[in-house]
Amino acid sequence: MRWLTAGESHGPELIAILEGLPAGVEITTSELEEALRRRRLGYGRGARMKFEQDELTISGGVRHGRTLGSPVAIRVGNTEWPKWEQVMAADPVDPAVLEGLARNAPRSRPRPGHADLAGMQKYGFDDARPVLDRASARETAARVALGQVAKNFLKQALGVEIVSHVLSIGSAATPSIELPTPADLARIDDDPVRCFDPEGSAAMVAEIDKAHKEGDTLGGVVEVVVYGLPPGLGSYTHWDRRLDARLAAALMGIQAIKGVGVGDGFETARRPGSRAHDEIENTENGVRRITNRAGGVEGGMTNGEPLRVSAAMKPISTVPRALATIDVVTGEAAKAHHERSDVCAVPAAAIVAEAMVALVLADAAVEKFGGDSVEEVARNVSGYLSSLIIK
Ligand SMILES: Cc1cc2nc3c(=O)[nH]c(=O)nc-3n(C[C@H](O)[C@H](O)[C@H](O)COP(=O)(O)O)c2cc1C
Ligand SMILES: C=C(O[C@@H]1CC(C(=O)O)=C[C@@H](OP(=O)(O)O)[C@H]1O)C(=O)O
Repeated sequence: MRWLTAGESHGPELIAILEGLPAGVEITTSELEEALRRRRLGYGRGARMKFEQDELTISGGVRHGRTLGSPVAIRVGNTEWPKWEQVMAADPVDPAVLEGLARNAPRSRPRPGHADLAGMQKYGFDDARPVLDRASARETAARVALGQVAKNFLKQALGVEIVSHVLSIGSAATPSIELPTPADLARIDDDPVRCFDPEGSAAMVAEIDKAHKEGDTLGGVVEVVVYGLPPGLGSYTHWDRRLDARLAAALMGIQAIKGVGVGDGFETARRPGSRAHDEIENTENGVRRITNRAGGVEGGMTNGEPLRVSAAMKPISTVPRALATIDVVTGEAAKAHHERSDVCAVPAAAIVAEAMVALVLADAAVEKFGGDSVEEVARNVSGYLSSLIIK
């Protein structure tokens, strides 16, 4: 499977294409709209999330609510485009028209922590606008739309379900060690910070309020949990076939994600082997691990236990109490650009992480089971499971 997105944050639309998905995956515009709505939620997001709307169109690869096996193309239009058209238009606009438009002012004071400065150096711009407009996480709307298609495929062909939640924001963490299940998803979706635990949620909201008051921003850690995966997705045979490597790359590919953990992640490195691994037992329902510290992946392959991956997001780099930088035009010391921005986008990052995990798993499932239709993949999955030597 392959997937691509195009489009700028303040452009007319984002375009997303997913190629290699079997035919017969049921998908509706309203499911995609709901996925995009979930991505816009979360306490601490900026004003833009309230007034801007995603306008969704499926423009290829789906007929009568089912995928055709051809590339799925999705357009996510931006209702704010008319306000940006003169600044962003593909054709040169009369400079006299642009003059006086505040949003046209060159961004010459790069924000530490954003793509601005390195992007200007790399592509030869003296204005950060063209850099920030593509580096922006607005692009993740396109990934979330594709991720929903991948999720539907995983559910319909393999019975797989995906849950995400927030483990911490700033220094506030959930005290819960329970793993959320698909039955908890509606409650997590309703929580302002996607926290499974009410006490943890209140602490995270308070932390965001404090940062907001102090003109500061926050990051945090999210976790994605996947139920129903068969053993054997991914492989130990080569580095780039390892599922954990593929998941890590996909999660690190989300804007502002700076670390990825599989299972108990870095905590595992601090334990002795006797308390780091998951002992194996036979039950009447087949072989299983007594614990799941590995997060459902051993040797770069799923092992049949729930998959658990976490991702650490750095604080938003557009800090209201603006950080020191330079003006690249004058070379003088300056304060970094700041207008509106999110104080914290960790809950939204969890939704994006769900989408990235879904895309990687759908790819690994198509690779393992083959098949050109959902029915064929499902038959192959069932043949594989019933022929397992060790069940
Ligand atoms: C959902 C989401 C929303 C974000 N919102 C903002 C924002 O409002 N302001 C900001 O400066 N960065 C925001 N970021 C982070 C930047 O996109 C990111 O820091 C930037 O692209 C630089 O990439 P890097 O952080 O991976 O180095 C957001 C990231 C995500 C995932
Ligand atoms: C638009 C979205 O997120 C944007 C991501 C983002 C960034 O720098 O990543 C910066 C902000 O945009 P602006 O700088 O225009 O206020 C966020 O609102 C979105 O998620 O749909």
